[in-house]
Amino acid sequence: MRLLVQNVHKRFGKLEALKGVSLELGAGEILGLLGPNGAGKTTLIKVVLGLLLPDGGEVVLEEGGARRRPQGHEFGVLLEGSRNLYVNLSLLVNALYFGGIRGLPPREVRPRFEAWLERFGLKDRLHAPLASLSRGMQQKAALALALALKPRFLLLDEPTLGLDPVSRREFEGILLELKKEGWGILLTSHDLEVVERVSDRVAFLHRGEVRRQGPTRALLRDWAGEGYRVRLAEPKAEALLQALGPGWSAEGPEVLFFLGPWEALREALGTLPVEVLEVSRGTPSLEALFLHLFGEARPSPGAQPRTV
Ligand SMILES: Nc1ncnc2c1ncn2[C@@H]1O[C@H](COP(=O)(O)OP(=O)(O)OP(=O)(O)O)[C@@H](O)[C@H]1O
Repeated sequence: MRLLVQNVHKRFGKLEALKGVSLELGAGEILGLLGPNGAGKTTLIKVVLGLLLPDGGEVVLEEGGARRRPQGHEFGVLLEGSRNLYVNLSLLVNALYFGGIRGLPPREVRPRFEAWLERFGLKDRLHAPLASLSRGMQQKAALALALALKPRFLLLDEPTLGLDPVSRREFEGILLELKKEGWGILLTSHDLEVVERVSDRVAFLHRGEVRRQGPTRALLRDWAGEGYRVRLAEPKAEALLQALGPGWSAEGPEVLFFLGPWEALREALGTLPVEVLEVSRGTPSLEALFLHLFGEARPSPGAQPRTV
C-alpha cells in the first residue's frame, strides 16, 4: 500500500502555500518532511488528512493496483504540542472518546489501547488524567491512542518537540519499531538529528515546493564531494559560526562543517582568527544540508568573521 500526494496546490487568499507538491509514502517506511518555518508542512498534512481541500492535485491510496481516496480514519495523527488530547480527562476516557468519534466501540478500543500503553510502559496510567503525565509520556500516550484506532499510516508533526534527550531516544526507538512492523510514517520535524537517524527518505519543502527529495543516505552522500570538515585548535566553533556565511555548521566545539565549493572554503579559511588543525572531505549531516539549502537568512559569504 502506498500513499500518493500528487501535484497538490493550496492557496490561502493570495498566498500559494503549496505549489504542486508530489510525494509518496510506502508501508514500512519513514519519510522525513523538512523545511523552514512556513514552508507548508502542516498545510500538507492537513490536506492529506482531508481537513483542508486542495485547490488542485489529489491525495490517493494505492493498493493492489487500485487507487482510491483515503479516509480520515486511515491516518493516525500526532499534532505538535498538546493539541492532541484532552489534558483533564484520563487516558482511557480520551481513548474511548476519540474511538467513539471514529465509530469504534469501547470493547474494541480499550484492549488495543491498553496493549499499546503496556508496550510504552504506561499501563499503570490508564486512569490518570493526561495532565499528570510528563511531556514525553503524553506524547507516548497520544501515539498509543493513535495506534489503538488502527490507522494505516501515521502523520507525526514535531513528535519530539520539547522531549529531553532520553525521551527523545526512546521515541526514536518506538518509531523504528513501528516502521519494522509495517507502518508508513510521515514525520515532520525540526529535530534533524532524529530525522537523519530514523528516516528512509526525506523531502525538503520550501515556500510550498519540494526542493529536493530522495533516500536520506544517498542524498547526503551526493553532497560529500562538496563537504569539508574543519578541525580547530580551540573550542570556538559556535562563536565563529555567528560570523561565517551560509553553508557552515558546527559539529562540536572544535569542529566546523562547510558545505560548498572549495574556493569559498579556502577564502573563508584565510580569514579565520583561529588556528586550523585539519581540513578533510566529509559527508554532511542533514542539518548541514538543511543550512546549505535554506540558510539565506544568515550573513553573506563575503562577510568578514568577527574576532573571537
Ligand atoms: N489557515 C490559514 N490561513 C492563511 N494562511 C495560512 C493558513 N495556514 C497556513 N497559512 C500560511 O501558509 C504558509 C505555510 O504554513 P504551514 O503552517 O503549512 O508551514 P509549516 O511548514 O508547517 O511551518 P512551521 O515549521 O513553522 O510549523 C504560511 O505562510 C502560513 O502563514
